[in-house]
Amino acid sequence: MLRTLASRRLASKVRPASSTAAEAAAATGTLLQRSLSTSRPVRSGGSSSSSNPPMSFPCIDKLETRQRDLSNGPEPLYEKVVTGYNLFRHAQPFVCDHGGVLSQIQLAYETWGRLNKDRSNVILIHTGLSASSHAHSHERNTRAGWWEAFIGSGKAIDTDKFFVVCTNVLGGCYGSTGPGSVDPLTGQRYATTFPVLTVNDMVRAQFLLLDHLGVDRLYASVGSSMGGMQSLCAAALFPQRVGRLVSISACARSHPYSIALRFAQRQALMSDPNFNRGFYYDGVMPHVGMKLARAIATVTYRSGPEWELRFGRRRRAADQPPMFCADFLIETYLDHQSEGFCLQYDANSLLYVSKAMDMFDISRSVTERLRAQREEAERGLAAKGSGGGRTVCGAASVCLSEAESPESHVGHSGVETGDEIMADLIAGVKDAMQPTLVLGVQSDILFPVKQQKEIADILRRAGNTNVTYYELDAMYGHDTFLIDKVNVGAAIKGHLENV
Ligand SMILES: CC(=O)SCCNC(=O)CCNC(=O)[C@H](O)C(C)(C)COP(=O)(O)OP(=O)(O)OC[C@H]1O[C@@H](n2cnc3c(N)ncnc32)[C@H](O)[C@@H]1OP(=O)(O)O
Ligand SMILES: N[C@@H](CCO)C(=O)O
Repeated sequence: MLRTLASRRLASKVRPASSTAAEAAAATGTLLQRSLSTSRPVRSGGSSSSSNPPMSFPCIDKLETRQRDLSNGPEPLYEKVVTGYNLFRHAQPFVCDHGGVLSQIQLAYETWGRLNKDRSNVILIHTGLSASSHAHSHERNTRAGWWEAFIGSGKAIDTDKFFVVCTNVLGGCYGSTGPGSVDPLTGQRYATTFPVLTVNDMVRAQFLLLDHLGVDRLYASVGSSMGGMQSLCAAALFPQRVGRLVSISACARSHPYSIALRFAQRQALMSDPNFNRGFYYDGVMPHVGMKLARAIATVTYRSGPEWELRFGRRRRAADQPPMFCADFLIETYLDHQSEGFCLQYDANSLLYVSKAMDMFDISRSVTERLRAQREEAERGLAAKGSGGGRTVCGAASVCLSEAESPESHVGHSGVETGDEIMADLIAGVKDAMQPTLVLGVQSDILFPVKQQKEIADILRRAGNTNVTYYELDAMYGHDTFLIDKVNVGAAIKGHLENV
């Protein structure tokens, strides 16, 4: 009888909460052993006349036996990962920067602490790529949130003082409108008919929520990774509505290196035959592609020095012959992290959100170009005379000719000098005069400290005299903001309470 993939995943997670790396590896090893004991005969490449016995491939055996009984319906398990959030519904068309239209949107959000009388104590937390609105536990969802240690009474983001709001981003898969949502016009999930999104779009959606909550001005906008991009964007787009800015391990524009790393992830994901150009919701999800994508991503989220200390060159089973499947502890770790992720997040959200990160550039010319595209699409929508239109202007090239596009020169080597790029970036943040904390981590290869310095630099050169730049010598790489509550937490608390 076929077992569901979900139940297999649950089984694989049964291990003590305090398991060490070695224990975890041993558990993974047990899985592999189990696979080995049921492994199939060699299908090709080996015969009785071979010089040597064939290699064993327990990881391939595992993939080959991974089938799913769909009799209980489609399998987007990610929809059940997060519960207990509030929903904000915006029943008007939402026109995206690249011209696509969502006829209505909803945002999942959660709150902690108390809103004060004049609504001046609101902190908006922006998430990284894959997080939900569940930053901290509460009565309706008692599971620890992704920033559990950072939020609470007396913590870095002190709920005795502040009313804290966190949303799942537009394009996400944990309650907010995203590619897995049903398009009201068709009654089908959007899949890849979902419009291309920008970080600006995500932020504009969040400010609609703030309008709904009656919050005119944030005490602070706080974000890490993509959330840092959003935070910077909020301060630049809505300068009068943001009191303080915290940007952690983010950037003012995505670097080619991080774009390359995300491109590799998307390629791995889209190569999965189950991906089916994004129309997989009624069938088997592209688990294998997602798993590979997350393995690549995990390499970019942590650091070599950390792994040297944690895992060194230790192997799962030192007395066994080498194999191509997970063998070293670092490999079983990557396998574990990516296995855990592949059913907990929607593949299409990964594509849309990571693309929005790639496209992020706070330069004035880019922001103006996006605004022009959006306004063009809004005019098209108004001309249609109804809120039901879907894609007025699906791609930038359709809306504006190359010659009209202020961004068209960016990235064409030799056309723009470094000084011009800087001037454009500085112009992009010219209104962001809020007291600002920019925090970077020296071991971060995805958003290196050079990019953190760039954020601080453009803000200062734009005239912001209250920019604190803080560089952490932590070993956890990009994900330090999720782990190092002592140092990251202290920097945030200091900025929120002492400036
Ligand atoms: C806010 C945002 O932007 S994203 C939201 C948060 N992100 C996530 O939850 C994504 C997945 N999780 C992670 O990336 C990490 O767990 C973090 C960053 C949240 C925390 O990092 P750490 O505390 O260092 O945990 P670590 O990376 O060691 O992961 C622990 C897991 O790896 C397992 N593990 C550790 N070493 C090994 C190994 N050698 N082999 C196999 N498994 C291993 C542990 O058993 C544990 O498993 P479990 O989570 O199933 O209990
Ligand atoms: N590891 C985090 C940060 C990525 O930018 C995530 O998965 O969202």
